[in-house]
Amino acid sequence: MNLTKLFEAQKALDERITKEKGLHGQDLLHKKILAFNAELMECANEWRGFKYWSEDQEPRTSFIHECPDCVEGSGWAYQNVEIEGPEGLDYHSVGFKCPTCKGTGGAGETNPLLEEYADVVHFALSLNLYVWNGNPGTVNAMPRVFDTIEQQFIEIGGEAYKLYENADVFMHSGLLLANVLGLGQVLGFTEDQIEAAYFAKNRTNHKRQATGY
Ligand SMILES: O=c1ccn([C@H]2C[C@H](O)[C@@H](COP(=O)(O)OP(=O)(O)OP(=O)(O)O)O2)c(=O)[nH]1
Repeated sequence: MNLTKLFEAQKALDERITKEKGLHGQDLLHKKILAFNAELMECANEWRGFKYWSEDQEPRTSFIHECPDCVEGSGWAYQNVEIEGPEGLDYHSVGFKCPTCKGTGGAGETNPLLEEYADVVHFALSLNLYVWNGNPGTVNAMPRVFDTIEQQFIEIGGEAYKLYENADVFMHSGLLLANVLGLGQVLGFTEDQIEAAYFAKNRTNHKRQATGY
């Protein structure tokens, strides 16, 4: 994985957010750790494999979006038309194949697990940059994998807690990133998938800043 490219993109995004939200000089460590943990747990929730009480432990890797322009994803849209009849003007609702989705009812597929993982990668990089004072200190991080996916999530949280404790933050920020890369691997994502999802969300994050999110 070309972490240098990802770090550059993350640095540009973080600097933009800091500037546009007027955060320069503020201590953001606790907020970033909490944001990281929140995204990590959202990712765990989409993975679902720890939900031993449920019949449904399948990862959420596919979500078909409903077309916004047709009725309940049916592929049909309706238009009111005026028809001149024997008793004057009459109004009818006329159905036609939805032009937006061409009658399929769908508006594309996304991968919720991968999208949440891309948010985890964002905050892992962001935390690294923060700890290393804006320098991408751990570009050589390699995926670190634990015995089970449950452990993988817990170990990642453990590294975030080390940053909160201010315990050897240079080492633990690197381990946090290594564990996050390992998570991508054990969730079954390829490097190409991860990079593509990261840059797609990075663009969305820039757009959100531009539109006053
Ligand atoms: O300093 C920052 C702050 C945020 N982000 C990114 C990480 C993540 O990709 C996104 C925040 O997560 P999300 O998109 O889930 O935002 P939210 O506000 O939690 O979403 P929602 O409004 O859906 O709850 O912003 C950064 O990269 N650097």
